[in-house]
Amino acid sequence: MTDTLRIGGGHVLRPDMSVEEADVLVDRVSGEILEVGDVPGGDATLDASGGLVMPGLVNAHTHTAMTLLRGYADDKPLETWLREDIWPAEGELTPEDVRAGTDLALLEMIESGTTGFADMYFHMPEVVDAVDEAGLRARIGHGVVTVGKDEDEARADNEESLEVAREYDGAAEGRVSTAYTPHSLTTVGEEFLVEFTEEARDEGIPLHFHANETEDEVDPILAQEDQRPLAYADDLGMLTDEDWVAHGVHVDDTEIDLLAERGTAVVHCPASNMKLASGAAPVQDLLDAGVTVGLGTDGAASNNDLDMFDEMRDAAMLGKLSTGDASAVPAEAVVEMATAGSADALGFDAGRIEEGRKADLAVVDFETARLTPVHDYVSHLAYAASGADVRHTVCDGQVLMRDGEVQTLDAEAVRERAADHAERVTERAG
Ligand SMILES: CSC[C@H]1O[C@@H](n2cnc3c(O)ncnc32)[C@H](O)[C@@H]1O
Ligand SMILES: [Zn+2]
Repeated sequence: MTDTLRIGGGHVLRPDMSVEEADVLVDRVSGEILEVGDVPGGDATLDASGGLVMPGLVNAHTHTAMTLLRGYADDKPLETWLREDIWPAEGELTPEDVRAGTDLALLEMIESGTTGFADMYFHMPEVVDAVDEAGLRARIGHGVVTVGKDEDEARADNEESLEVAREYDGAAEGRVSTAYTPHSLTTVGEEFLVEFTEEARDEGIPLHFHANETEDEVDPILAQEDQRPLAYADDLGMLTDEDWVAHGVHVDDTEIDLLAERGTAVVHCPASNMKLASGAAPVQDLLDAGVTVGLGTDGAASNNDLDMFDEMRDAAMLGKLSTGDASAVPAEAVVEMATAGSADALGFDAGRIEEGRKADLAVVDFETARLTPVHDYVSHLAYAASGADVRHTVCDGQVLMRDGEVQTLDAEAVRERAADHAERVTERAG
């Protein structure tokens, strides 16, 4: 027996970036798209008139509970920001804080049409519970840092990452999947990267890590290993077509070719890269080389929001500015990066509106001043729309937001609790 949801009366964005007048019929039991076209009926309906049904946005690199640190420390470069402000504050985070910050992040995501994300953080059981209740799709990992830790602590951190990956893969009725997530090539010791990557491989667990984000991260690897960072990562077995790296700002042509050969995806985080003055990733070169490129916000403390519409616009603008080529990173490319590219990077069977795919969808209301007139829907998604234009959000066939009202979270309570936890964390951090 099927139990269907019809999202009808609007336009639909298809995988080839064409737009047609159509309805989308969803099976609420399997969570899959049944049909796209002129579809009558449906056991339940969502009104898409005056709107565009698009794949739900996928934020392929973030640290969700960093919403608690939004605006806590700004206007510093990465290394200084992490060491002076962020890591001391994170040292104070309790599981309850992480739950409150994650709930706030998930609320912001649902409100702005994001249906899936990747999270690298701590206290992951709380994150899994939050994802389960909010109804989103996520690939999660316990982030590992071994610098400054003794051998036993460092080993325990890596073991926790693998344990989390084993325990929670398939949680939340299959909406949660996992990864082994060493923070970066410079913050986790080589002996641990080798040992735990091999264990992850044996168990089919993919890898996600920050790579080539700043020159300060590239230079020590060049000096110590006489190798580019991604060649070094490849020698450690860290680049396969299941894995995805965040940033890839300072990659040279040999590294771009290596990523393409290995099938490893790169998640571009333009707002974070601009705010921390890390640099501009060679996104058009990555795309031209055939690398899968996704899009991510990074944490809310270096962005400072989780709005993937902002991220699309930033990606397109930065792609042009950094190359001096206005045709670089066009609208279609950034919309594809934020949907199919990110979904492919994370191994989600989503990101495209076609029969049989997961019904992870957003309906954008085009009947607003900033989206009038409509010469080109895709142009508006990339350059003019905002998360505030999202009318409905659907994940796995379930309605998470209807007419701007989030159904799975009590928005006011989530905001109040997060503000309260944020205040207490920053007080403790001093
Ligand atoms: C070990 S959990 C993840 C860890 O990453 C930190 N982080 C946040 N933003 C960035 C970034 O842009 N580059 C590197 N690390 C980042 C976060 O604060 C957590 O400590
Ligand atoms: Zn990050």
